[in-house]
Amino acid sequence: MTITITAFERSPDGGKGLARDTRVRWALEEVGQPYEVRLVSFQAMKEPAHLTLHPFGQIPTYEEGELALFETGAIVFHIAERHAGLLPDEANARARAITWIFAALNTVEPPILELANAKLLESDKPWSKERLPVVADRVRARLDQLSRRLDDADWLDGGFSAGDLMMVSVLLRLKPSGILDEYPSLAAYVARGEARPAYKRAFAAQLAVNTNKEN
Ligand SMILES: N[C@@H](CCC(=O)N[C@@H](CSCc1ccc([N+](=O)[O-])cc1)C(=O)NCC(=O)O)C(=O)O
Repeated sequence: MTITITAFERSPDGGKGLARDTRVRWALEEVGQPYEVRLVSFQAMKEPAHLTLHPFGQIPTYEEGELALFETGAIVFHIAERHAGLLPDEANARARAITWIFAALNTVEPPILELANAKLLESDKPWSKERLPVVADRVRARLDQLSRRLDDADWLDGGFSAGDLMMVSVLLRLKPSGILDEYPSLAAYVARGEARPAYKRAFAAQLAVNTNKEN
């Protein structure tokens, strides 16, 4: 059955891979599943047709026959469960890889999003200068812990998994801040993810959407 995902008609970052459809594209490329993309405008995302798919009016969504999903964690897990290549076969290793999906989204991503939003939405507030370093240090605290756990390994737990795909995707959001470069082992970990042929195909596909728009 055809897989269809939704993505920004025009991504605010100009297609630099920060929009979350990139994670789903990456997962589909890793397991070799072809997919279609329905591009949606900011306005269309808030209209009934899309809200039926995504109650919060966001992208990405995932459709396959009767199934419609939202939330990149759920979509990546669904893909990883049904196609080989993103989760180990051994039960305990599989459970640990799934743990890292949740850790990426629930523990590492929140302070990173708080920093991004603080910069984007609070820079004009009188208390912004005082608050920003506090928020940035919360990110550093998590990166300290993560880099200690990763140590000199290539991936978080054995071979590359959906847990690494999600963790690298979350850390990529930090690149513009420069904080990732303070942790060379994590910067190298992210670079290993970006060097994967599947990631390159996913990145190029979402960039092409935005590049074509500018032509
Ligand atoms: N928890 C959801 C979050 C989905 C989400 O945040 N979607 C964003 C796009 S990816 C987040 C994003 C957007 C833009 C950039 N950028 O740098 O341009 C980076 C990330 C969205 O639809 N935003 C529009 C809205 O909420 O109205 C998930 O993981 O799927």
